[in-house]
Amino acid sequence: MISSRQDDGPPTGHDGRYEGTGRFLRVIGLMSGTSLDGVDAALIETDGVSVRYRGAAVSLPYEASLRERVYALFGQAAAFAGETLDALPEEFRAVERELTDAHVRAVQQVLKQEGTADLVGFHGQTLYHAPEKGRTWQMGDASRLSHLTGLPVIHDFRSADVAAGGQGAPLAPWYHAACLGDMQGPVAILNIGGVANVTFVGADGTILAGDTGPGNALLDDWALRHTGVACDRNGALARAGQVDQAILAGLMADTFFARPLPKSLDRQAFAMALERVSGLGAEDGAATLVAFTVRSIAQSALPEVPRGWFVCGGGRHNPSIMQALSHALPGTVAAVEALGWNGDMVEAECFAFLAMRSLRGLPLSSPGITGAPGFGSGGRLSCSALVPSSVLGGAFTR
Ligand SMILES: Nc1ncnc2c1ncn2[C@@H]1O[C@H](COP(=O)(O)OP(=O)(O)OP(=O)(O)O)[C@@H](O)[C@H]1O
Ligand SMILES: CC(=O)N[C@H]1[C@@H]2OC[C@@H](O2)[C@@H](O)[C@@H]1O[C@H](C)C(=O)O
Repeated sequence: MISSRQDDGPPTGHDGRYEGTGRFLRVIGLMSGTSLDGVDAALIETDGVSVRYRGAAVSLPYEASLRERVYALFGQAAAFAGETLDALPEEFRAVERELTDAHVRAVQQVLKQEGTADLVGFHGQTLYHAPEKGRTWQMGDASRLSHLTGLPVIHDFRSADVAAGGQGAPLAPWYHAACLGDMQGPVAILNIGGVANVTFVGADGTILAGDTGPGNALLDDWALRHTGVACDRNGALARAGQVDQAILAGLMADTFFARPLPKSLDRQAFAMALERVSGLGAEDGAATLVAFTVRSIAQSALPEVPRGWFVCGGGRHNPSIMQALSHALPGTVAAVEALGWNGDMVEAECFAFLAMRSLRGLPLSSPGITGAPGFGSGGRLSCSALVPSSVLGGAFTR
């Protein structure tokens, strides 16, 4: 378990070597996930291998109008993936500015509580993810963020992995594994955000990871359509409904579920599920979408049966999802708070951790996590501010 400050002995890297340097930076991680609910920001002190301090954390919800504008870009994103900022239609550039400024406000709020930081890890808003086409797009203007916060920014965490033949996602397993420390496997960490992903750590420490299928995104879209609120708050709709087993079986027949881990998904990959349930009432549709999320997690082929499943991300706040998971999975199912983690901030903390790994050239890619053919680093540095050499000096030492 990692607590606020700790010294649990030397953490090890992917190949078992100690990679820590004792040079810890104060890094703010920023995550705006596929749920489109807003920006999470968290400061940690890390050397990219372990965490010695967890500080302020804030969540800034998106305005409904920004959420709608980002949503509208999903449909057009494929056509513009890979274009430079200048070549994008004005609406993309305007949304990018607004998104970036929401992230600037999140950094400022953390700085107000923490006083100082050295570095920012900026995930950006995923608009499009198609590793098989060599494309993944996290929208956000790192140079503007750096200029407006006065901090160096690491961004574009996924492209190098995709270019190397990996899935570009998930990346959180690096952080999950670091936080699990010496905890004996087999154990699984489940993140239920817009999309759901699993990190499996075996009895021998082997890490295997991947996206399992939809998380909350379909349910959010369904709830918005039926109730005007973009979330089935506390699972109320799903609890009152019946699962349509025929529709569920049809959804589970998709070839994605037969593929082994590692694998990854675009948020909109299963948007057709909303059409499949469109003839159902609000409650039955919600129950069927919850069952889709849970069945796809239960069917993700892991090499051993985990003795515990620990859940982070917004899905753990939905009792309909958590109850269905407890029925469907062997072993204990609990929120990651049982491990002493903050389940709402794991991803924001993760992108602070990965920013430090990137700065140090440590791997973000691995065969078991992203399906890349080897281990490689990733992320890009954008620095529109003058910063002390104690922060970036190491990055430029030859
Ligand atoms: N009380 C609640 N009841 C039901 N669902 C909830 C509740 N609180 C949060 N959620 C769900 O959690 C979602 C937000 O989860 P989270 O912040 O983990 O998503 P994210 O960071 O966008 O995801 P991703 O992991 O895909 O990047 C909301 O959209 C909603 O579906
Ligand atoms: C392309 C992309 O943004 N993927 C996200 C998404 O949200 C959950 C799941 O799909 C995961 O693969 C990933 O995010 C987390 C933070 C990850 O990389 O581990």
